[in-house]
Amino acid sequence: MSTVASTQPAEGTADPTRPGYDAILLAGFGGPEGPDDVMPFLRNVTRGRGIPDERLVEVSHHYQALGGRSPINEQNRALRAALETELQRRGVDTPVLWGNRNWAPYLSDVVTEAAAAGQIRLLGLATSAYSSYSSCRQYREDFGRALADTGLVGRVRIDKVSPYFAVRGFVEPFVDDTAAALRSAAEAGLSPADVRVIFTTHSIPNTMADTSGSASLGDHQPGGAYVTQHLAVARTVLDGVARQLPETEGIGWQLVYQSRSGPPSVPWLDPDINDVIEGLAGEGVKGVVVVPIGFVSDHVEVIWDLDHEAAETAQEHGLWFARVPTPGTDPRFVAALADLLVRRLDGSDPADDAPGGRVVAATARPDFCAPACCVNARVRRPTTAAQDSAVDWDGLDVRPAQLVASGIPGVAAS
Ligand SMILES: CC1=C(CCC(=O)O)c2cc3nc(cc4[nH]c(cc5[nH]c(cc1n2)c(C)c5CCC(=O)O)c(CCC(=O)O)c4C)C(CCC(=O)O)=C3C
Ligand SMILES: [Fe+2]
Repeated sequence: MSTVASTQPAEGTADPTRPGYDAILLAGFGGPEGPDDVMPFLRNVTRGRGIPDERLVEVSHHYQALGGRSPINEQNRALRAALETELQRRGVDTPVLWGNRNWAPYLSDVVTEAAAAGQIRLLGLATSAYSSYSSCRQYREDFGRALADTGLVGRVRIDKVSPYFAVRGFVEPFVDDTAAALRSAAEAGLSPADVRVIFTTHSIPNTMADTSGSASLGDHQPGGAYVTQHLAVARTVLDGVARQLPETEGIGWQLVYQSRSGPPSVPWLDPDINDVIEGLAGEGVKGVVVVPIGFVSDHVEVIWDLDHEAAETAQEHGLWFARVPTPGTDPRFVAALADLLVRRLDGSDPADDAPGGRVVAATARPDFCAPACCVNARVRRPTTAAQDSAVDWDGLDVRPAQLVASGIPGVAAS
């Protein structure tokens, strides 16, 4: 008896709904790699979003001033490699792929290549830690589009790791680096009473904030899950800092917003970081520590809007200024993401004191987003990885059997 070698997949291996994953899909924002990429990139980002042209021209100057490129792709390449290394260290050989929403390598291309290589069960991980249309559902729409545009509906499944703002490995780097910034302030002669801690995140339209998260999880108060989650992270960071530096207990702080881009007639979350810095100078505050809890890497929104603009505002008003780094590839952050991935790969839960253990008191997010989570107020687009994703495919030329075969939840029994 001899076994005949075969190139055919084993019985059933072409079924993307089998438990388990063939690859992790790190989903990034994307950014331009050279001056000629800047305008096409900005058009990709804002397509159909009602952002005025003047704003695009203004933002293009930020990118051009930085050499026409964003560091974000390099940062995501580094995160991809670090995640794969960390998984291998744990004996997990699942590969980590990387694709972007708004620039090459595009998710659609990466998913096409993956499917050709037999990777048909993908676990998505967004470079965005919070709940809102922009920071969660839009990534699920990009997964849906990657299936729809490539004809892979029914042949590939893409799930998604839930927003991870609450895990220890995301929060701890901010704690240590905020404490370090407050120590520098003290060395510069500033007492905690002279300093304000300013937590900053991306502004989004008020309506987007109010509908962030899910009504069924109790998220829909004004500001929604987006604001609630950021406030909870800010408080957790302050508690951690006060444990290291007891003299900072009760230090003045607030949550502010940056990078607003809609027309002035549309209300977005405020106050703006620059207005706040100016106001604090008027109140006699002497220094600010800016903590960008809304972001996972030091990309253009961080290095331009904070290290250039906000720093300049502080300087103009004579304020001492420090900007804390984002987690980037901090080993604690990478370990936390690996914990969350492994939890989905083998069902194990990270211990409370593990990097991926929860430290922030806020509503836990389900693995599959709750019905109508972080709705798209403008149009219905196909999504994956929500309990009711199937309704997002209504009106598209896709048979329910294909949705079932792609593991898209919420297909009504007929
Ligand atoms: C919540 C949120 C995050 C955090 C979550 C996440 O990371 O996903 C984020 C991240 C980022 N935003 C980025 C860049 C841009 N965002 C824009 C526009 C917008 N962002 C929005 C929200 C968010 N954005 C919104 C509601 C708009 C209006 C248009 C729309 O409704 O969609 C525009 C258009 C021009 C302008 O600024 O007006 C640009 C260029 C980059 C890349 C930086 C780099 O290249 O290094 C990153 C990581
Ligand atoms: Fe943005």
